[in-house]
Amino acid sequence: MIHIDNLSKAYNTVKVLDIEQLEIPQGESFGLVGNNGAGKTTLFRLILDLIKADKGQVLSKNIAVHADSQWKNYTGSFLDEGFLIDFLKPEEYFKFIADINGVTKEELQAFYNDFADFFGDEILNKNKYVRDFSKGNQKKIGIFGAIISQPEVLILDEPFANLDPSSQIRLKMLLKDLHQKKNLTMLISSHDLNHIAEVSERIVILEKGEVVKDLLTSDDTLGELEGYFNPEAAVKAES
Ligand SMILES: Nc1ncnc2c1ncn2[C@@H]1O[C@H](COP(=O)(O)OP(=O)(O)OP(=O)(O)O)[C@@H](O)[C@H]1O
Repeated sequence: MIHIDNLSKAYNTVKVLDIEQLEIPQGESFGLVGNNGAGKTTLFRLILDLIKADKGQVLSKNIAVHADSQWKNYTGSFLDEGFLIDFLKPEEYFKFIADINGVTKEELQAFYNDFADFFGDEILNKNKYVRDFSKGNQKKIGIFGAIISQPEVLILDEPFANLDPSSQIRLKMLLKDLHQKKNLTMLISSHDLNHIAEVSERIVILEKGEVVKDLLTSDDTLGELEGYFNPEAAVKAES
């Protein structure tokens, strides 16, 4: 579905991403982890053609994303607040996205019902502009905006960050449900190893822009990730 081919990106001559080959098949829930500055957002930005690669390309359904914008018809994403429209109210923003994607009023209402618990009483009918919501609630608005178009591919950068614990749990359930029912291809980055292990079938660890581990999720994955990011604690636990 998504194929990374010999992709590299540098800023001021410092290489921040360098991936030879990476294939994300259709329907896979793909988790991306790595320390601050590892290159996770850069990879997502390249996949979404928001920045230009120095070398290589990203193919979506075998077509280079920088050469043809077909992928936009089936890809939903939320990386940061830059994806939002500050001067709209959430309902206006959602309707705008629904309209450009041909989503009916009824379909949008059905989505509101699915997301009622996730939104709580915080998002809808608040008569407030997107810019005036808290960081966590802006994140909820962005995630919902990415899903409204009923995409085949969903890309979310740190979706659990800034959410309260109940919302994190609800989001996990929503993502797992979407993945199972709609055979969604999901690319999600996170610093929360528990959450990412729970929602991903496969987890890739990036370090200094390179893939250093590529794991199929199993009962051992969380321990393996914790061991990778905190090797001293893992050794202590064993002794
Ligand atoms: N526009 C830019 N100009 C210069 N350097 C940049 C730019 N964008 C990203 N970088 C650098 O590229 C590297 C990778 O950044 P990136 O945001 O992809 O990391 P990340 O894994 O998403 O980090 P985090 O977990 O902190 O969000 C970092 O060293 C960052 O400073």
